[in-house]
Amino acid sequence: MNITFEEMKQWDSKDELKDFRKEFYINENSIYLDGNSLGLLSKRAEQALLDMLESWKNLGIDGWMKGKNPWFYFAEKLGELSAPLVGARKEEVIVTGSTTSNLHQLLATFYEPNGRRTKIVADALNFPSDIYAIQSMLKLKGYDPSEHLVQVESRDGRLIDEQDILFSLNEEVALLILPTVLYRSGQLLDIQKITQEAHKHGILVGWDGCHSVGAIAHQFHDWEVDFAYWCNYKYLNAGPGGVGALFVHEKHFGRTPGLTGWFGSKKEKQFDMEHHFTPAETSGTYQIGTPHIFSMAPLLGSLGMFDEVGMEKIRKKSLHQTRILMDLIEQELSEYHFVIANPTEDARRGGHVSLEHPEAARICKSLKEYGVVPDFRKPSIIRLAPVALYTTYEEIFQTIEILKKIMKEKHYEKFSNEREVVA
Ligand SMILES: Cc1ncc(COP(=O)(O)O)c(C=O)c1O
Ligand SMILES: Nc1c(O)cccc1C(=O)C[C@H](N)C(=O)O
Repeated sequence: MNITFEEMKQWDSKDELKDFRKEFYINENSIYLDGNSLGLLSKRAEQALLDMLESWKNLGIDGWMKGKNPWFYFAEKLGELSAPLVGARKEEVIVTGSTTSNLHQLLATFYEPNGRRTKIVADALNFPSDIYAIQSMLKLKGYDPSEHLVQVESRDGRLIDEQDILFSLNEEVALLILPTVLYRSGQLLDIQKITQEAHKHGILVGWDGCHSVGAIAHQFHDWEVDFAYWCNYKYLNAGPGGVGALFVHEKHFGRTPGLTGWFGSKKEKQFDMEHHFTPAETSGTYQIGTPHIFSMAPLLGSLGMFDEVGMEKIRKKSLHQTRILMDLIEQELSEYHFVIANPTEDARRGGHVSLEHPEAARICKSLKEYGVVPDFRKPSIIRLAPVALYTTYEEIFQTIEILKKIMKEKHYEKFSNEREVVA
């Protein structure tokens, strides 16, 4: 089996999503494989932002209740449009906050230490911001994180063994917080199974969906996930600092949020300005202050595309593209000591390929000089993310050709093997 450029061209011509690429601002002199960190701008997202500026221009304060998308209901509207991506009821999702601030909110709400049940289990490979949030919540509640945060270790520094997660669950654990897809190795955890097992021990489960929402379909409602939170600026292309989202299962509706603010009020009550908080009866209650309308607007345009395509086709193409990328790595780069760090089975990998190499930091710099945009994660990972809505098969082939040239000519040696400030 030898993968050829001709074959790539054929895949591109047969690609049922190919027209979506035309909707994005693509630099044709560059190959963008960093959509798992910051997705590209689409014309629809741009237009949605311009429309919001128009509302402000023409309506002033009346923009809250008038115009194409009244600001007062915008977070709920975006929540409803996001719900199919994660398999949620429309009231279960709200677009608000950031990944980290939403985790703070959800911990403040769902971490209820009681008797011996005081611990939070997380994994040792999660994104640092999640761990900082857990540590700070434990401290706020008077618990020492070194005792009450249990981090499931990795056996190989890349992956987390699901059995090890399950072994860590017992009657001392109040909450389990995990990423759906690990940000470095791209490992996809079995969300349904882990959630079910945790529930058997009376543990609530929260999922960080940053590296899966928009790349992989979920069924958070049916899987009885207690809560989840994610950003919209990666696979969902809502722009730098784009507002994030959270899911709370409807079985938990009626709880008072740990952190309250007037935008979490029942809509009809909010402007009564009472000093008694009347919570919204949906996930909308987890909002705190005034929504960041201009940082939410691009998501509206972007979600239109996801609605047209559906997650199934996106995941299918993503799996196919990452499979071809892995096959090409094996075919073309076998002599250069790369290790594919992500699990290779479809059911266990996310949307990016994770390539390990001792010279990773400078290989990334070299790729960028040749117009390929990957990213680097310490200590030695190159992440390559083909994005179903805009990456072509030709680009995948060209990336590997460029990488081969860099390795053959040792082009990377002209750079230092250290990360950039923003890697
Ligand atoms: C898995 C994961 N969790 C948390 C974060 C932090 O997100 P934010 O900076 O939007 O709070 C990120 C990305 O930055 C991430 O990838
Ligand atoms: N959130 C980011 C940022 O503000 C600047 C640069 C990158 C990011 C990222 O999203 C990094 C990303 N979460 C990661 O998986 O590493």
